[in-house]
Amino acid sequence: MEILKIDGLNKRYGDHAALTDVDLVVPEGGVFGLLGPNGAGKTTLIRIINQIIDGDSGSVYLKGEPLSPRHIKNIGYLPEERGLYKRMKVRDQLIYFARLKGLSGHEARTKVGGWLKKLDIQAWSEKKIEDLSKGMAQKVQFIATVIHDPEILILDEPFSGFDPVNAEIIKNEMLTLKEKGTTVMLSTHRMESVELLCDHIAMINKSHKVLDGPLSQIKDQSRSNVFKVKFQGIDVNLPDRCFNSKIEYGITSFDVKLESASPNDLLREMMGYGEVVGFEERIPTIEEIFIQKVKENEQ
Ligand SMILES: Nc1ncnc2c1ncn2[C@@H]1O[C@H](COP(=O)(O)OP(=O)(O)OP(=O)(O)O)[C@@H](O)[C@H]1O
Repeated sequence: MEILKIDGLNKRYGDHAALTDVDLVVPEGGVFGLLGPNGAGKTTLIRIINQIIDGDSGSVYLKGEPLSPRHIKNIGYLPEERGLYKRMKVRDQLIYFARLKGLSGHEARTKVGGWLKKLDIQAWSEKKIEDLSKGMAQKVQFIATVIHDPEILILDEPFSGFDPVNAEIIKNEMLTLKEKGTTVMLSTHRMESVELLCDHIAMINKSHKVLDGPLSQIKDQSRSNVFKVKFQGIDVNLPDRCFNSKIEYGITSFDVKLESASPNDLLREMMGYGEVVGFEERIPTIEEIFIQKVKENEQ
């Protein structure tokens, strides 16, 4: 079942197309990565889903229903540009946001207390936002995003501004919410996070969707039968069809295409050239797939 469905979405800013005929299906549960270079149209799409701006044409459905203001409580949105009231105290502010999302006073106080404890910022609850460090304020904003238990959580660059320890805390909270059934839509330029966290990805480039599918399927389709081979020593006579050769720490490594041989045949052939200390298929990283897609669109 899908939680979000987008049909033929278009948005222009004057002469500039920010989204062109974008279709997208976000499956329920799991982490959905929304990727694309700067200016591709990701934030525009996220803002339309959050009903901050309208599309020019096309439709958005949440759990099969045309998107409407009553769906705002189903969504939690952490924008890239964070927005908190600087003069307001942490706890008061979180209770205020929780009430805005429809929680009763009692529910709001209980949930806010629980989250402050969970993210270890209880000691800061009576401080004003302007007195917090950037990372601390980010944690408060994260709590404000999830306080109403949204069914879909949209996170725009959620790890920026966090040190590695706090980024890990936020990542783990995100994964816990996913385990509980929350659908997470993650927009980020950090490809290693995409690789680690996403079950499904879509990529937008110059307002068009250029890639969409389960991460494992996309990676599988991008396999090019290239193997990375490593030899002990630095004076290995490589066959001509080897490329990307490198020498590091007394090890020679290079890539070679499988062509019609089987991996075993290739390995046997390579053993004829010297002492093989590494042999593995080179599966493109999401970063490589991303760069390739952007280049294809430039041609
Ligand atoms: N309010 C606006 N008025 C005019 N142009 C806009 C407006 N908002 C966005 N744009 C333009 O629309 C395009 C898409 O912008 P958008 O912010 O959606 O990209 P993005 O993929 O989120 O980029 P980034 O990764 O840099 O955040 C860009 O060329 C941007 O300059």
